[in-house]
Amino acid sequence: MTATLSQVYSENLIHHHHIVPLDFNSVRTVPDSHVWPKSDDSSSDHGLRIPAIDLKDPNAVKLAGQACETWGAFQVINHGIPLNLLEEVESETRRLFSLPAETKKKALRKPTGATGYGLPRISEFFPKYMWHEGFTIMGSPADHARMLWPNDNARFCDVMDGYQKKMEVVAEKLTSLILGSLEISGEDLNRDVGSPFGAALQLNSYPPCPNPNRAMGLAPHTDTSLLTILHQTAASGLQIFKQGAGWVSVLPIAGALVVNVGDLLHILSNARFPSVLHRAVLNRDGCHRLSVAYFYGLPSDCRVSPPLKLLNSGEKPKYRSVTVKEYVGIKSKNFQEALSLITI
Ligand SMILES: C=C1C[C@]23C[C@@]1(O)CC[C@H]2[C@@]12CCC[C@@](C)(C(=O)O1)[C@H]2[C@@H]3C(=O)O
Ligand SMILES: O=C(O)CCC(=O)C(=O)O
Ligand SMILES: [Fe+2]
Repeated sequence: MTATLSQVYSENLIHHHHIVPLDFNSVRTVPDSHVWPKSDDSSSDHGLRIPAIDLKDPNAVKLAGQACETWGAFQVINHGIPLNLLEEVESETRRLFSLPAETKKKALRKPTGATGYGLPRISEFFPKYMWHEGFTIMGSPADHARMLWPNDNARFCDVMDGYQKKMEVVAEKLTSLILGSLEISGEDLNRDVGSPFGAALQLNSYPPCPNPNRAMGLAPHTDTSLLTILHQTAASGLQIFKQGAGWVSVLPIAGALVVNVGDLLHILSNARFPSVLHRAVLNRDGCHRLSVAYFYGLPSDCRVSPPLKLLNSGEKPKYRSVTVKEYVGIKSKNFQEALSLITI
Protein backbone atom coordinates (compact mmCIF):
# COMPACT_ATOMS: atom_id res chain seq x y z
CA MET A 1 0.00 0.00 0.00
CA THR A 2 1.27 3.47 -0.90
CA ALA A 3 1.94 5.54 2.23
CA THR A 4 -0.09 8.74 2.43
CA LEU A 5 1.69 12.09 2.45
CA SER A 6 0.64 12.48 6.06
CA GLN A 7 2.34 9.15 6.96
CA VAL A 8 5.48 10.17 5.09
CA TYR A 9 5.78 13.49 6.97
CA SER A 10 4.95 11.77 10.27
CA GLU A 11 8.05 9.61 9.90
CA ASN A 12 10.21 12.72 10.19
CA LEU A 13 10.13 13.74 13.84
CA ILE A 14 10.15 17.42 14.85
CA HIS A 15 11.03 18.54 18.38
CA HIS A 16 8.21 19.99 20.42
CA HIS A 17 9.90 23.38 20.96
CA HIS A 18 9.93 23.79 17.18
CA ILE A 19 6.18 23.33 16.98
CA VAL A 20 4.55 25.62 19.58
CA PRO A 21 3.97 29.20 18.37
CA LEU A 22 4.32 32.25 20.63
CA ASP A 23 1.10 33.82 21.92
CA PHE A 24 1.50 36.75 19.53
CA ASN A 25 -1.41 38.66 21.15
CA SER A 26 0.30 38.84 24.50
CA VAL A 27 3.59 40.48 23.41
CA ARG A 28 4.27 44.20 22.99
CA THR A 29 7.89 43.89 21.81
CA VAL A 30 9.68 41.33 19.67
CA PRO A 31 11.39 38.85 22.06
CA ASP A 32 15.05 38.11 21.36
CA SER A 33 14.07 34.57 20.30
CA HIS A 34 12.25 36.15 17.33
CA VAL A 35 14.73 38.92 16.37
CA TRP A 36 16.34 38.34 12.97
CA PRO A 37 19.32 40.27 11.62
CA LYS A 38 18.20 43.17 9.42
CA SER A 39 18.04 41.96 5.85
CA ASP A 40 20.00 44.42 3.67
CA ASP A 41 18.24 43.15 0.57
CA SER A 42 14.65 43.41 1.79
CA SER A 43 14.07 46.66 -0.08
CA SER A 44 15.82 45.64 -3.28
CA ASP A 45 12.59 45.82 -5.23
CA HIS A 46 13.32 47.10 -8.72
CA GLY A 47 9.69 47.17 -9.77
CA LEU A 48 10.12 43.75 -11.39
CA ARG A 49 7.00 41.57 -11.32
CA ILE A 50 6.33 37.89 -12.03
CA PRO A 51 4.08 37.36 -15.09
CA ALA A 52 0.30 37.19 -14.75
CA ILE A 53 -1.18 34.51 -17.01
CA ASP A 54 -4.80 34.26 -18.10
CA LEU A 55 -5.72 30.55 -18.27
CA LYS A 56 -8.08 31.41 -21.12
CA ASP A 57 -5.25 32.89 -23.21
CA PRO A 58 -4.59 30.67 -26.25
CA ASN A 59 -0.84 31.14 -25.58
CA ALA A 60 -1.13 29.99 -21.95
CA VAL A 61 1.04 26.85 -22.45
CA LYS A 62 3.96 28.81 -23.89
CA LEU A 63 3.59 31.63 -21.36
CA ALA A 64 3.50 29.20 -18.43
CA GLY A 65 6.62 27.42 -19.72
CA GLN A 66 8.48 30.72 -20.09
CA ALA A 67 7.39 31.89 -16.62
CA CYS A 68 8.54 28.63 -15.00
CA GLU A 69 11.87 28.82 -16.79
CA THR A 70 12.69 32.43 -16.00
CA TRP A 71 10.89 33.06 -12.71
CA GLY A 72 9.81 29.73 -11.23
CA ALA A 73 6.53 31.47 -10.45
CA PHE A 74 3.60 33.33 -11.97
CA GLN A 75 0.17 34.63 -11.03
CA VAL A 76 -2.84 33.04 -12.66
CA ILE A 77 -6.23 34.57 -13.44
CA ASN A 78 -9.36 32.95 -14.86
CA HIS A 79 -8.43 29.80 -12.94
CA GLY A 80 -11.99 28.75 -12.24
CA ILE A 81 -12.01 29.17 -8.43
CA PRO A 82 -14.97 31.43 -7.61
CA LEU A 83 -14.09 34.64 -5.74
CA ASN A 84 -16.68 33.89 -3.05
CA LEU A 85 -14.95 30.56 -2.26
CA LEU A 86 -11.62 32.39 -1.84
CA GLU A 87 -13.39 34.85 0.48
CA GLU A 88 -14.91 32.02 2.52
CA VAL A 89 -11.54 30.27 2.83
CA GLU A 90 -10.04 33.55 3.98
CA SER A 91 -12.75 34.21 6.55
CA GLU A 92 -12.58 30.64 7.99
CA THR A 93 -8.78 30.97 8.17
CA ARG A 94 -9.14 34.28 10.01
CA ARG A 95 -11.69 32.70 12.39
CA LEU A 96 -9.21 29.92 13.20
CA PHE A 97 -6.21 32.14 13.89
CA SER A 98 -8.34 34.60 15.92
CA LEU A 99 -9.08 31.89 18.50
CA PRO A 100 -7.34 32.26 21.91
CA ALA A 101 -3.81 30.76 22.02
CA GLU A 102 -4.92 28.09 24.52
CA THR A 103 -7.69 26.91 22.18
CA LYS A 104 -5.40 26.74 19.15
CA LYS A 105 -2.93 24.64 21.14
CA LYS A 106 -5.64 21.98 21.57
CA ALA A 107 -5.08 21.18 17.87
CA LEU A 108 -1.26 21.31 18.14
CA ARG A 109 0.61 19.15 15.61
CA LYS A 110 2.22 16.16 17.32
CA PRO A 111 6.06 15.78 17.13
CA THR A 112 5.39 12.72 14.97
CA GLY A 113 2.43 14.29 13.18
CA ALA A 114 1.94 16.18 9.94
CA THR A 115 -1.33 18.02 10.47
CA GLY A 116 -2.75 20.60 12.86
CA TYR A 117 -1.62 23.86 14.40
CA GLY A 118 2.02 24.85 14.80
CA LEU A 119 5.19 26.51 13.54
CA PRO A 120 6.40 25.79 10.00
CA ARG A 121 8.39 22.54 9.73
CA ILE A 122 11.49 24.46 8.60
CA SER A 123 11.80 26.25 11.99
CA GLU A 124 14.39 23.76 13.23
CA PHE A 125 16.86 24.88 10.53
CA PHE A 126 16.99 28.49 11.76
CA PRO A 127 18.46 29.92 14.98
CA LYS A 128 15.49 32.28 15.46
CA TYR A 129 11.74 31.69 15.42
CA MET A 130 9.49 33.09 12.74
CA TRP A 131 6.56 35.47 13.26
CA HIS A 132 4.24 32.80 11.96
CA GLU A 133 1.65 30.27 12.93
CA GLY A 134 0.25 27.65 10.60
CA PHE A 135 -2.41 24.99 10.34
CA THR A 136 -1.76 22.00 8.07
CA ILE A 137 -4.57 19.96 6.52
CA MET A 138 -4.13 16.66 4.65
CA GLY A 139 -7.47 15.19 3.63
CA SER A 140 -10.27 15.92 6.06
CA PRO A 141 -9.59 18.59 8.73
CA ALA A 142 -12.46 17.20 10.88
CA ASP A 143 -10.43 15.69 13.76
CA HIS A 144 -8.47 18.86 14.45
CA ALA A 145 -11.43 21.13 13.75
CA ARG A 146 -13.42 19.28 16.47
CA MET A 147 -10.66 20.08 18.96
CA LEU A 148 -10.94 23.78 18.11
CA TRP A 149 -14.72 24.05 17.86
CA PRO A 150 -16.36 21.01 19.53
CA ASN A 151 -19.87 22.04 18.37
CA ASP A 152 -19.31 24.44 15.54
CA ASN A 153 -16.84 23.01 13.04
CA ALA A 154 -19.06 22.01 10.11
CA ARG A 155 -18.62 25.27 8.24
CA PHE A 156 -14.83 25.21 8.53
CA CYS A 157 -14.72 21.58 7.33
CA ASP A 158 -17.13 22.18 4.41
CA VAL A 159 -15.22 25.21 3.19
CA MET A 160 -11.79 23.51 3.42
CA ASP A 161 -13.05 20.26 1.84
CA GLY A 162 -14.69 22.19 -1.00
CA TYR A 163 -11.56 24.25 -1.56
CA GLN A 164 -9.27 21.19 -1.69
CA LYS A 165 -11.53 19.55 -4.29
CA LYS A 166 -11.56 22.64 -6.50
CA MET A 167 -7.81 23.21 -6.08
CA GLU A 168 -7.10 19.66 -7.23
CA VAL A 169 -8.84 20.45 -10.53
CA VAL A 170 -6.86 23.69 -10.98
CA ALA A 171 -3.61 21.93 -10.04
CA GLU A 172 -4.24 19.19 -12.62
CA LYS A 173 -4.94 21.81 -15.27
CA LEU A 174 -1.79 23.77 -14.41
CA THR A 175 0.35 20.63 -14.30
CA SER A 176 -0.73 19.53 -17.75
CA LEU A 177 -0.22 23.07 -19.06
CA ILE A 178 3.32 23.28 -17.66
CA LEU A 179 4.28 19.74 -18.67
CA GLY A 180 2.70 20.47 -22.06
CA SER A 181 5.21 23.27 -22.59
CA LEU A 182 7.91 20.52 -22.36
CA GLU A 183 5.84 18.30 -24.65
CA ILE A 184 5.28 15.75 -21.91
CA SER A 185 2.01 14.68 -20.33
CA GLY A 186 0.80 13.33 -16.99
CA GLU A 187 1.04 9.79 -18.44
CA ASP A 188 4.80 10.20 -18.90
CA LEU A 189 5.28 10.46 -15.11
CA ASN A 190 6.22 7.24 -13.29
CA ARG A 191 2.87 7.19 -11.60
CA ASP A 192 0.29 4.42 -11.66
CA VAL A 193 -2.39 5.87 -13.87
CA GLY A 194 -5.35 6.72 -11.69
CA SER A 195 -3.36 6.85 -8.44
CA PRO A 196 -3.99 10.05 -6.51
CA PHE A 197 -1.53 12.90 -6.42
CA GLY A 198 -0.32 13.82 -2.91
CA ALA A 199 -1.72 17.11 -1.69
CA ALA A 200 -1.78 19.29 1.42
CA LEU A 201 -3.29 22.59 2.44
CA GLN A 202 -1.36 24.99 4.66
CA LEU A 203 -3.09 27.96 6.31
CA ASN A 204 -0.49 30.62 7.16
CA SER A 205 -0.94 33.46 9.63
CA TYR A 206 1.42 36.43 10.11
CA PRO A 207 0.09 38.36 13.12
CA PRO A 208 0.69 42.14 13.40
CA CYS A 209 4.27 42.64 14.59
CA PRO A 210 5.53 45.49 16.86
CA ASN A 211 8.75 45.69 14.81
CA PRO A 212 8.23 44.17 11.36
CA ASN A 213 11.76 45.10 10.22
CA ARG A 214 13.38 42.90 12.85
CA ALA A 215 11.23 39.78 12.53
CA MET A 216 10.75 37.21 9.74
CA GLY A 217 7.38 35.92 8.54
CA LEU A 218 8.51 32.77 6.76
CA ALA A 219 12.22 32.21 6.13
CA PRO A 220 13.58 31.60 2.59
CA HIS A 221 12.76 28.12 1.30
CA THR A 222 11.67 26.19 -1.75
CA ASP A 223 8.56 24.01 -1.55
CA THR A 224 8.86 20.23 -1.84
CA SER A 225 5.80 20.00 -4.13
CA LEU A 226 5.45 19.76 -7.89
CA LEU A 227 3.52 23.02 -7.77
CA THR A 228 2.23 25.21 -4.97
CA ILE A 229 -0.86 27.32 -5.57
CA LEU A 230 -1.13 30.19 -3.14
CA HIS A 231 -3.97 32.51 -2.23
CA GLN A 232 -2.75 35.59 -0.36
CA THR A 233 -4.90 38.26 1.30
CA ALA A 234 -4.70 41.89 0.18
CA ALA A 235 -1.66 42.58 2.41
CA SER A 236 1.68 42.08 0.65
CA GLY A 237 4.55 40.04 2.10
CA LEU A 238 5.48 37.28 -0.35
CA GLN A 239 8.84 37.74 -2.10
CA ILE A 240 10.64 35.52 -4.56
CA PHE A 241 14.37 35.49 -5.19
CA LYS A 242 15.45 36.15 -8.75
CA GLN A 243 19.07 35.59 -9.71
CA GLY A 244 20.62 38.91 -10.69
CA ALA A 245 17.78 40.97 -9.26
CA GLY A 246 17.40 39.92 -5.60
CA TRP A 247 14.11 39.75 -3.71
CA VAL A 248 11.09 40.65 -5.83
CA SER A 249 7.70 41.32 -4.18
CA VAL A 250 4.69 39.39 -5.42
CA LEU A 251 1.98 42.01 -5.03
CA PRO A 252 -1.50 40.59 -4.47
CA ILE A 253 -3.89 40.82 -7.44
CA ALA A 254 -7.49 40.43 -6.22
CA GLY A 255 -8.76 36.97 -7.16
CA ALA A 256 -5.46 35.81 -8.70
CA LEU A 257 -3.53 32.78 -7.42
CA VAL A 258 0.27 32.55 -7.22
CA VAL A 259 1.87 29.41 -8.70
CA ASN A 260 5.32 28.36 -7.46
CA VAL A 261 7.53 25.67 -8.99
CA GLY A 262 8.49 23.15 -6.29
CA ASP A 263 11.42 20.73 -5.98
CA LEU A 264 9.62 17.73 -7.55
CA LEU A 265 9.01 19.68 -10.76
CA HIS A 266 12.61 20.90 -10.62
CA ILE A 267 13.83 17.26 -10.63
CA LEU A 268 11.27 16.12 -13.17
CA SER A 269 12.10 18.90 -15.62
CA ASN A 270 15.83 18.21 -15.21
CA ALA A 271 16.22 21.74 -13.76
CA ARG A 272 14.63 23.49 -16.76
CA PHE A 273 12.03 24.75 -14.29
CA PRO A 274 14.01 25.56 -11.13
CA SER A 275 12.10 25.54 -7.85
CA VAL A 276 11.72 29.10 -6.67
CA LEU A 277 13.30 30.39 -3.45
CA HIS A 278 10.72 32.50 -1.64
CA ARG A 279 9.95 33.99 1.76
CA ALA A 280 7.28 36.02 3.51
CA VAL A 281 8.31 39.33 5.07
CA LEU A 282 6.09 41.11 7.56
CA ASN A 283 3.63 43.68 6.54
CA ARG A 284 4.59 47.25 7.51
CA ASP A 285 0.93 48.40 7.84
CA GLY A 286 0.40 46.41 11.01
CA CYS A 287 -2.35 44.26 9.55
CA HIS A 288 -2.82 40.55 10.08
CA ARG A 289 -1.67 38.85 6.85
CA LEU A 290 -2.97 35.43 5.87
CA SER A 291 -2.16 33.07 3.04
CA VAL A 292 -3.40 29.64 2.02
CA ALA A 293 -1.01 27.32 0.16
CA TYR A 294 -2.12 24.21 -1.71
CA PHE A 295 0.81 21.82 -2.22
CA TYR A 296 0.34 19.50 -5.15
CA GLY A 297 2.71 16.57 -5.46
CA LEU A 298 3.05 12.97 -6.51
CA PRO A 299 2.18 9.77 -4.60
CA SER A 300 4.81 8.82 -2.02
CA ASP A 301 6.04 5.71 -3.88
CA CYS A 302 6.36 7.50 -7.22
CA ARG A 303 9.90 7.58 -8.66
CA VAL A 304 10.78 11.10 -9.73
CA SER A 305 13.13 11.50 -12.69
CA PRO A 306 12.99 13.34 -16.02
CA PRO A 307 10.82 11.39 -18.49
CA LEU A 308 12.80 9.79 -21.36
CA LYS A 309 11.00 12.04 -23.82
CA LEU A 310 12.77 14.98 -22.23
CA LEU A 311 16.19 13.35 -22.40
CA ASN A 312 16.00 11.93 -25.91
CA SER A 313 17.95 14.83 -27.37
CA GLY A 314 21.00 13.48 -25.50
CA GLU A 315 20.59 15.64 -22.40
CA LYS A 316 21.94 13.84 -19.29
CA PRO A 317 19.82 13.57 -16.13
CA LYS A 318 21.12 16.01 -13.52
CA TYR A 319 19.65 14.14 -10.53
CA ARG A 320 19.55 10.53 -9.46
CA SER A 321 16.00 9.24 -9.38
CA VAL A 322 14.35 9.28 -5.97
CA THR A 323 10.92 8.30 -4.69
CA VAL A 324 8.83 11.11 -3.22
CA LYS A 325 9.09 9.45 0.18
CA GLU A 326 12.89 9.31 -0.07
CA TYR A 327 13.11 12.96 -1.17
CA VAL A 328 10.86 14.16 1.69
CA GLY A 329 13.18 12.30 4.08
CA ILE A 330 16.30 13.92 2.56
CA LYS A 331 14.68 17.37 2.65
CA SER A 332 13.50 16.93 6.25
CA LYS A 333 17.08 16.28 7.35
CA ASN A 334 19.00 18.56 5.01
CA PHE A 335 16.55 21.30 4.03
CA GLN A 336 17.97 23.46 1.21
CA GLU A 337 20.88 21.05 0.57
CA ALA A 338 18.43 18.35 -0.56
CA LEU A 339 18.70 18.97 -4.32
CA SER A 340 22.48 19.13 -4.25
CA LEU A 341 22.55 15.82 -2.34
CA ILE A 342 20.84 14.03 -5.23
CA THR A 343 22.82 15.78 -7.96
CA ILE A 344 24.70 13.35 -10.22
C1 LIG B 1 3.13 18.91 2.42
C2 LIG B 1 3.86 19.77 3.08
C3 LIG B 1 4.72 20.81 2.45
C4 LIG B 1 5.31 21.54 3.64
C5 LIG B 1 5.38 20.45 4.65
C6 LIG B 1 3.99 19.84 4.55
O1 LIG B 1 3.91 18.67 5.27
C7 LIG B 1 2.93 20.80 5.09
C8 LIG B 1 3.49 22.16 5.34
C9 LIG B 1 4.34 22.63 4.18
C10 LIG B 1 5.24 23.79 4.57
C11 LIG B 1 4.55 25.17 4.58
C12 LIG B 1 5.58 26.25 4.96
C13 LIG B 1 6.91 26.09 4.21
C14 LIG B 1 7.37 24.61 4.25
C15 LIG B 1 8.78 24.47 3.69
C16 LIG B 1 7.20 24.08 5.67
O2 LIG B 1 8.00 24.14 6.57
O3 LIG B 1 5.93 23.55 5.82
C17 LIG B 1 6.35 23.75 3.54
C18 LIG B 1 6.66 22.24 3.42
C19 LIG B 1 7.40 21.87 2.15
O4 LIG B 1 7.09 22.34 1.04
O5 LIG B 1 8.35 21.10 2.29
O1 LIG C 1 2.62 33.40 2.94
C1 LIG C 1 3.18 33.36 1.85
O2 LIG C 1 3.04 34.26 1.02
C2 LIG C 1 4.11 32.21 1.51
C3 LIG C 1 3.69 30.89 2.09
C4 LIG C 1 4.61 29.78 1.69
O3 LIG C 1 5.63 30.00 1.10
C5 LIG C 1 4.26 28.39 2.03
O4 LIG C 1 3.23 28.14 2.68
O5 LIG C 1 5.04 27.49 1.63
FE1 LIG D 1 6.51 28.11 0.38
